[in-house]
Amino acid sequence: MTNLEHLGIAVQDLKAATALYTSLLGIAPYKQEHVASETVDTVFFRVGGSKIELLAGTAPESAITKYLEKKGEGIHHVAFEVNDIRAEMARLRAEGFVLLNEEPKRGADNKLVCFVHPKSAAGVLVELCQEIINA
Ligand SMILES: CC[C@H](C(=O)O)C(=O)SCCNC(=O)CCNC(=O)[C@H](O)C(C)(C)COP(=O)(O)OP(=O)(O)OC[C@H]1O[C@@H](n2cnc3c(N)ncnc32)[C@H](O)[C@@H]1OP(=O)(O)O
Ligand SMILES: [Co+2]
Repeated sequence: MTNLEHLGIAVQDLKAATALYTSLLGIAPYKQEHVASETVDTVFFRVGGSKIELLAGTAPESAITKYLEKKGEGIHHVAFEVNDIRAEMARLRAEGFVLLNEEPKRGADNKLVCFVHPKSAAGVLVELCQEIINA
């Protein structure tokens, strides 16, 4: 794991939360992106070497929609950058962590991602992110 890639925050109203975090951070977001595979809309802010990812669900089956129904708005996950996501997944499996993905999948912000079950990580949903280098 090379650095804290982003902090994922689940929000009910993405437009309102984007205005709030623009005011809070004093900077504008650098991108908004829909991730169909996760049925989420995301907004990203750069904060130093890390990012804030605001997430809103776009369907009832969205993990974010379900999370909001149960827990309300707040920190949803922490994401770490890795150089080789498949090697990290193998290492974590060997160490007994429960992964939520058989294979990495395409996430937001040009990344390959996977998730570690919160039960394996002291109650924190952990995401691994590897930059997709376009050949
Ligand atoms: C990929 C695009 C983007 C990116 O950055 O690239 C994203 O980050 S997308 C983010 C949204 N997608 C995901 O979160 C995918 C992975 N998540 C899941 O597979 C589920 O949400 C899962 C398995 C974490 C929870 O599933 P579900 O809600 O159906 O199960 P439960 O509600 O029964 O939860 C089981 C257990 O886990 C606790 N829980 C659930 N969510 C979280 C969380 N975000 N952080 C910490 N703990 C969480 C929940 O409270 C249950 O615990 P219990 O003690 O039994 O109450
Ligand atoms: Co994320």
